[in-house]
Amino acid sequence: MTATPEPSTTRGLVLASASPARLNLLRQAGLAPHVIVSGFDEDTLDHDEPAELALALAEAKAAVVAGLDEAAGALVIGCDSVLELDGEALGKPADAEEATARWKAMRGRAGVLRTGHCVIDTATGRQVSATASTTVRFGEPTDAEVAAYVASGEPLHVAGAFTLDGLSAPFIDGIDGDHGNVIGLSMPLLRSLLGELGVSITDLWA
Ligand SMILES: Nc1nc2c(ncn2[C@H]2C[C@H](O)[C@@H](COP(=O)(O)OP(=O)(O)OP(=O)(O)O)O2)c(=O)[nH]1
Repeated sequence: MTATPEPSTTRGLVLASASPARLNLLRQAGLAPHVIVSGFDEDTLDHDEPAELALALAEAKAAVVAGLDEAAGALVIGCDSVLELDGEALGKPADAEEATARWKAMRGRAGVLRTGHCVIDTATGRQVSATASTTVRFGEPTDAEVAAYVASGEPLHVAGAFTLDGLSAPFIDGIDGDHGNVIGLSMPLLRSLLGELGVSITDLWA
């Protein structure tokens, strides 16, 4: 007699982000989220404190997707990353000129990468959110190296105009804190937020 299979306990998981970096971080950790891009206009929110801005944007992105029928019953994750330098929240640079100016301002200094995280359990309506922070110590690329990096186009697509795991890796001297948080999503923070919702991250392994 064959045993009746246990009903799957795997909850639906939705990543409310267009970020390939975030999707990769989740997949590398054994999760297989559906991606539903929020399309939220980030210019509609403003907060003096970078950490608060990142949190508010993460909550707004998660809320847009959690309201969609296709996310019904799922756990929805929203994130937003900004680099805090001199008290300013720096997202993606507008153009090559801004990316160049950013690097000339941040090289040889330290900034804080703030990533807001929000998880909404659409089955219960419960929402948890928090911001994780990682100090990033920038190296001192030469003007020629900055020009070559900007010409690659990469800095235009990432918050803070740099990547820890991409072309600008040689220009990052070190970090203090979670590395995934710099890339776009802190897995230890996600585990903690899911725990607040009564969900073990291991139950979400694909
Ligand atoms: N691979 C990589 N990507 C990074 C790094 N730092 C920032 N990023 C990327 C991750 C996100 O795609 C982007 C941060 O911008 P946002 O938080 O606004 O997310 P994005 O606009 O990409 O998508 P979303 O608004 O969530 O749909 O920058 C890094 O060190 N490595």
